Amino acid sequence: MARVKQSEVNIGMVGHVDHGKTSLTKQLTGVWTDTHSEELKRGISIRLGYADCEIRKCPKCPEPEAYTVNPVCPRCGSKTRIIRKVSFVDAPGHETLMATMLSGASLMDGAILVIAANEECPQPQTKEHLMALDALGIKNIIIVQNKIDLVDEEKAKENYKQIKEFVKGTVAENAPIIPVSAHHGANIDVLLKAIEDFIPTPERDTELPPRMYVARSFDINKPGSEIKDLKGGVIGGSIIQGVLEVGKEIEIKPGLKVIEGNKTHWEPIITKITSLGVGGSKVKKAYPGGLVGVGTELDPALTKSDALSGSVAGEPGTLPETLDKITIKAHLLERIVGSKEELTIEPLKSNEVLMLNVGTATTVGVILSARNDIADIKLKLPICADKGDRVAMSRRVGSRWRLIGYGIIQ
Ligand SMILES: Nc1nc2c(ncn2[C@@H]2O[C@H](COP(=O)(O)OP(=O)(O)OP(=O)(O)O)[C@@H](O)[C@H]2O)c(=O)[nH]1
Repeated sequence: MARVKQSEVNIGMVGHVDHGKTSLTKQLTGVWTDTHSEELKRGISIRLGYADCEIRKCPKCPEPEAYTVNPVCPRCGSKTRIIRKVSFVDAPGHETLMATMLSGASLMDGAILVIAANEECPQPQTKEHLMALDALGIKNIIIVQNKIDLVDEEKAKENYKQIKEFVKGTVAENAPIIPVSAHHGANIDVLLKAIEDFIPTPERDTELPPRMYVARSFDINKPGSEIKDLKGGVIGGSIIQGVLEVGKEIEIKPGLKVIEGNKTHWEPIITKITSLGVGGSKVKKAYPGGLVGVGTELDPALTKSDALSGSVAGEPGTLPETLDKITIKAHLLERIVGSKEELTIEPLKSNEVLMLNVGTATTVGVILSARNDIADIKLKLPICADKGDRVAMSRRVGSRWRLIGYGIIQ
């Protein structure tokens, strides 16, 4: 089996609906990430999409023109050399899909915030996504001022000023702002250079026991699925530490719900890795970064329809505990930012219901008690998480879940 170069880093594509995340991903990778029939019909992204890109450099052209995704330099025809392979995680921008955006954010090492130049800035999910990056501790951010082809110079400058004003005092205050036309492929070289300069590959400890956040799970390999030619029940996601290897056992938690009389508990699943896929090729070992598909000995009925998404997989005996109750130290935002009218965020209250995102898991919890910034929460679906992990918290406002801040598991 040939050693396939794997993506080293996951870069989120975030921003308001229709600002051009999927178009920009396509421009950088050649992959249109909206592939499910419902997504094509509605013209919006619903699930997380992954797409790989090789950042390349021409040995002859000056910077930034030297940066390209093509094996041959479009300017001088020289053979380009690969600098880094990166994966884009395309998150949905629609306000009803914040849970998916938040599960995606847990996989991101950095992010591109896409803002359309032909609309007032900020739009509701431009703000909510930036708050989510902040809440989840994602600091390496690039701002793309997209659809630059649709505005004149004056409008572009005005929009630039609005962006600058909007990011003042946020985690993106010093982020570069790059004008781009995803549609026409304009300024992509400058963006690629910015990715190299501002979103470095995080240091990974491959000696640690392997651990993966499961983002998807499948029963069959549909044509067009990201995970090809793997057998058995397949799980897909990103490795956050260590190395997965064909032939080794893995444990998946929380696992299966077991009902005995009127009591229920969750039993971890143990299985064997039968195959591994990265970037459309089969490999013997898989490393952190990019989408990794794991073929297992599991009955595909167990992995059908994303049944195991939100789980944690890794070396048996090394995973965190499965928790059905957590205590968190809460950090609340000042205002709810995802809707047109911005509401002040009231303190957490006993008996209130929150949506919680931890890693790729989404669950609902009822607050048992809240005193100052500490809250005890009973979870409807358990999670596999460690002390110190971040939990994104959303509160129901009208008919939507709105991000209100984050908590740290105590
Ligand atoms: N003129 C112009 N149109 C663009 C550009 N980028 C995207 N569009 C158009 O804007 C619309 C939305 O683009 P998408 O890429 O689907 O937007 P998105 O942000 O991925 O949308 P969601 O994933 O559903 O949130 C499409 O009609 C694109 O063709 C651009 O640079 N210029």
